[in-house]
Amino acid sequence: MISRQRDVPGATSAGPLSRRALDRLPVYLRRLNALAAAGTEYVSSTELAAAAGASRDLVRKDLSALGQLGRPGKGYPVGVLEAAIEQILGISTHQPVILVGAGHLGTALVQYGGFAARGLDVVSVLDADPQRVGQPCGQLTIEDASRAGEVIERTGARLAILTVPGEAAQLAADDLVHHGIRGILNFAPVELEVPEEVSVRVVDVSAELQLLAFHHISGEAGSAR
Ligand SMILES: NC(=O)c1ccc[n+]([C@@H]2O[C@H](COP(=O)([O-])OP(=O)(O)OC[C@H]3O[C@@H](n4cnc5c(N)ncnc54)[C@H](O)[C@@H]3O)[C@@H](O)[C@H]2O)c1
Repeated sequence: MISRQRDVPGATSAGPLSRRALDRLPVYLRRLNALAAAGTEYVSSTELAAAAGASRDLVRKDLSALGQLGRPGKGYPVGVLEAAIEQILGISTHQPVILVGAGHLGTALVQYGGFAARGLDVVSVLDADPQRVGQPCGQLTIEDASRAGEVIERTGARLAILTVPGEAAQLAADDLVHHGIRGILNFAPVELEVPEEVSVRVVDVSAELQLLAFHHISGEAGSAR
């Protein structure tokens, strides 16, 4: 995923986590969730390193910022580590999220059931098209994007997913930021300009595919040599 993050690194009881370490936490957490579901009690740094595509030393360094959680000869207690990471990522307290742009992509995302397990609740979906306002979208009813301010005040959302066409994205983002949104997951193919205190992450599936194609082609070229 091509992503750009402008938020500050996390502070933990054991010290600050770098931005890159913060980026790895959700990957560790995904592995920990699977291990917990399978009833596994301890996990090694080697296993987490394999899941994250990182070195064992890096995993140990990342996790040392969460406190003295490792047990000699056993590894990390899965439940304890899960809880520590969830706390840092704010997953133990559910975060309301709004989605702006209830088209093909937006509708699919609203209907995705996996956000809640990550501590995220999509609480409102908005669109500018009067034909779409009032229509059902998953469990929600599409609200009028011109009333984003009221929706943000009502829901307390600070995070938004932006799935509007590129030409509408900057104005939509300006409006969201004006009304208190502080984190935007942007799918639109434009670079948003936002104030320093607002975090933007960009999702670009095409760029990811291009990268894969590049690696595939250069891999083939390398093996043909
Ligand atoms: N990043 C990726 O990998 C990726 C993949 C697919 C699509 N996209 C992008 O996601 C966006 C949505 O794609 P789609 O296929 O769902 O498009 P779509 O046309 O189906 O949906 C866009 C929706 O946004 C609404 N809209 C337009 N202006 C708005 C505004 N100011 N406020 C609120 N809603 C508004 C439209 O009424 C429409 O319902 C596009 O920008 C597209 O380029 C990105």
